Amino acid sequence: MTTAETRAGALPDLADVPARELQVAVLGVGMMGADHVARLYSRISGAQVVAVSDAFAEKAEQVAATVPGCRVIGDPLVAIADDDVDAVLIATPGQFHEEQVLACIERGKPVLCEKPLTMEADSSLAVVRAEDEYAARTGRRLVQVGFMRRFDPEYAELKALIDAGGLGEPLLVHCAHRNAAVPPHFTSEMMVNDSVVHEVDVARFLLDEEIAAVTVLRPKATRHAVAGQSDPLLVLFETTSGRMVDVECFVSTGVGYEVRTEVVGEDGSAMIGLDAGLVRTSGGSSGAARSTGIAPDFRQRFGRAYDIELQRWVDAARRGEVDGPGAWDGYAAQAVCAAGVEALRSGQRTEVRLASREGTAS
Ligand SMILES: NC(=O)c1ccc[n+]([C@@H]2O[C@H](COP(=O)([O-])OP(=O)(O)OC[C@H]3O[C@@H](n4cnc5c(N)ncnc54)[C@H](O)[C@@H]3O)[C@@H](O)[C@H]2O)c1
Ligand SMILES: O[C@H]1[C@H](O)[C@@H](O)[C@H](O)[C@@H](O)[C@H]1O
Repeated sequence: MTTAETRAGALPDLADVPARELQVAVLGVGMMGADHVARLYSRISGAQVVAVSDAFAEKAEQVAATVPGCRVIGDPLVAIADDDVDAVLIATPGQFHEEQVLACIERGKPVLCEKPLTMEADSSLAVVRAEDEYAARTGRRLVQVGFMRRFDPEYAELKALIDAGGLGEPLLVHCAHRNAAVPPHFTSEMMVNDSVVHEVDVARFLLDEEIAAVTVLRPKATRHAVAGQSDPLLVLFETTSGRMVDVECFVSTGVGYEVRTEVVGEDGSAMIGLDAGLVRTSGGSSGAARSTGIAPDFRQRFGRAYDIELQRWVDAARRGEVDGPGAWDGYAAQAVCAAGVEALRSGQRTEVRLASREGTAS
């Protein structure tokens, strides 16, 4: 397919892609983007980083220099449109995701977008609808959202245990999300949108149902909290069938990156995140926790999850498929976070407003 045909609105044929390695452009090469470039270059097969784009040209040059044959393209939209780019990984700040993901859909290019899909539920829904429209024409989906925990071996094991009925009906989920520290601009709203959003996806993934309401409590704040921030927060999700998920979100612990999830079912419970593998207590037996080593941040704790996430994204994109959380998952998470921010401000239990999923298969 020529550039002219693509610009004229014809759709690129992804069936052409598998013959060669997936040519990837990475947009935003700060902490996550640079990490993903290194990962794609050194640990992921079937892909090549052919272009990077960053608002800071110097940073883009530095990162491009680490990958043979990688070009810097100043304008991210030009990178998306480039004929040599088959697929796009977006690791720019969240406020740029909407425009960049929509441009990928318009060009028919598979995209892995770091969370959040977009900054508001409405704009995430617009992405869902744009992808639906593309899928109706082509039979293909394009959007994956960077909820990497679904690829973490411990979360995958926990999900498999639940799905196999190993805990009976899951009734409760307890989550802890602790960061050592956050930058000074990190507000309580950002704790919901940037941090709790991972627990929203975990809850939806493990329980396989939507979240219907959110309540946010503000316990006494740590003296280490960023000025004006309520840290920690306690967040409660209620699912549509009445199951409950509590989340401790504490982003200035000074300790390290601690992410724990415990699922309590009718016939047992299981916990992950102790650096001891999955610890299961059911039928009177309890796994013994080894002494724990706490990761400093998400790049260590979820390094393996990012590897698996990217390898599966590359493999699926080469087949013209999406094999991970899609646009709907990104939208649903934003809708819950919007209710969460409302609940944080009002102190009231807040219902989640979710659009109809009709016609959306992702
Ligand atoms: N999945 C995870 O665990 C995880 C962890 C951290 C961050 N994230 C997400 O990854 C994304 C990036 O976060 P980060 O921590 O790497 O941020 P960062 O600030 O370190 O990097 C962002 C980069 O994007 C560049 N940039 C800004 N505007 C741009 C634009 N319009 N076009 C191109 N480049 C632009 C900046 O210069 C910077 O280099 C965010 O969406 C964040 O929520 C996900
Ligand atoms: O953007 C980051 C990232 O998503 C991490 O995974 C999370 O633990 C942090 O709290 C958040 O600030």
